[in-house]
Amino acid sequence: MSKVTVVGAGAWGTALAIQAVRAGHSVTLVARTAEAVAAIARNHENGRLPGVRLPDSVTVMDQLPDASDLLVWVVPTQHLRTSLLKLRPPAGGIVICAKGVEVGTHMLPLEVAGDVTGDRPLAVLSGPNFAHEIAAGLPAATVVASVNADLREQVRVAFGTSTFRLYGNDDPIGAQLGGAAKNVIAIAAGVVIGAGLGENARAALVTRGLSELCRLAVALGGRAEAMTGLSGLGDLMLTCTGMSSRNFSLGHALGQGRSLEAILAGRTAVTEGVATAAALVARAGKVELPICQAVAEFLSGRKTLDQSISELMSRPQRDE
Ligand SMILES: NC(=O)c1ccc[n+]([C@@H]2O[C@H](COP(=O)([O-])OP(=O)(O)OC[C@H]3O[C@@H](n4cnc5c(N)ncnc54)[C@H](O)[C@@H]3O)[C@@H](O)[C@H]2O)c1
Ligand SMILES: O=P(O)(O)OC[C@H](O)CO
Repeated sequence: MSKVTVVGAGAWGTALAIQAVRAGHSVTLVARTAEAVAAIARNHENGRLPGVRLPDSVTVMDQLPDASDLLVWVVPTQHLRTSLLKLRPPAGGIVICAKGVEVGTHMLPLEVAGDVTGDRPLAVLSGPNFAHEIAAGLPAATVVASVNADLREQVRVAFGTSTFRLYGNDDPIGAQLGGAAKNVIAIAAGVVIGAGLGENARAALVTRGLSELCRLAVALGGRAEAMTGLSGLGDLMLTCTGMSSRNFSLGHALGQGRSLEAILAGRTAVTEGVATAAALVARAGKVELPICQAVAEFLSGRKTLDQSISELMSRPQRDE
């Protein structure tokens, strides 16, 4: 049994804490505020993952415990930096679970973590994993990517059970880009379905979106194969097909004509693709990402839906 500390008591952090208990570990869940800690203690559940009882063995607190064997950071991308600066993790490996690109710096999550905490072993956990299904113990698989093989193994032991399989690889850039870009493509897929453009259009969009992911991964030092694995294609399949995805459902509402402001005002859970779209396109530089760019322009209000669709459909035709 090892001491696993999960930082970030959102839906995913709570599900991962439950999964680490299932894997036989001693688990601490770190929430952002004392009020959040008190509410979880009072209700034995986290409002961000309603209907799921948190095991009594999970210690909930608003700061890091004195000792951890593994730190797992499950804070949304745009708050990753401030949370690391606030909690100042001690030396040792960290697993980052955010899926996005930081606004302003255009850094990937592991780059943000390295920037704040210095040279240390880092890993990314990313794959097709809805928090409520993992919390319920339904079968699933994911990717742990790190250039540090010892840390990969530690993460496998921390979370692996007969219902949750972890596949390792040494391509953290590919895994992070897959996780970030699928959120943007999922918004586009939601728009397509919400606007009534049809299943053919969604299939074409997701497939061409996968091409964008492959191009981007190779250009930024990752591998195209990562994009056809769980953290690329796997997560695209999950989030581009149903309303359980916050990114897809946001796109769906946009496609039906609702405003971004109204949609965001009605939700407290993070929808990573919204901030990530423009940051990802900026990070891509000269790499062609027409779908991600169309999403960024549409979200910013610079283009209407009709303009975006017309531009995507009138691009020069070429070999696949
Ligand atoms: N929910 C899922 O099914 C799921 C699955 C895989 C990956 N992810 C990824 O995990 C990350 C977290 O998502 P989530 O679903 O748990 O989010 P959530 O919307 O459920 O909760 C967000 C959490 O972030 C915390 N937070 C907000 N601002 C903060 C700050 N400044 N400092 C510290 N914490 C802050 C909130 O208190 C809350 O606990 C995202 O990058 C998401 O893409 C989510
Ligand atoms: O609900 P979404 O769109 O944030 O997706 C959650 C996870 O990333 C799915 O793997």
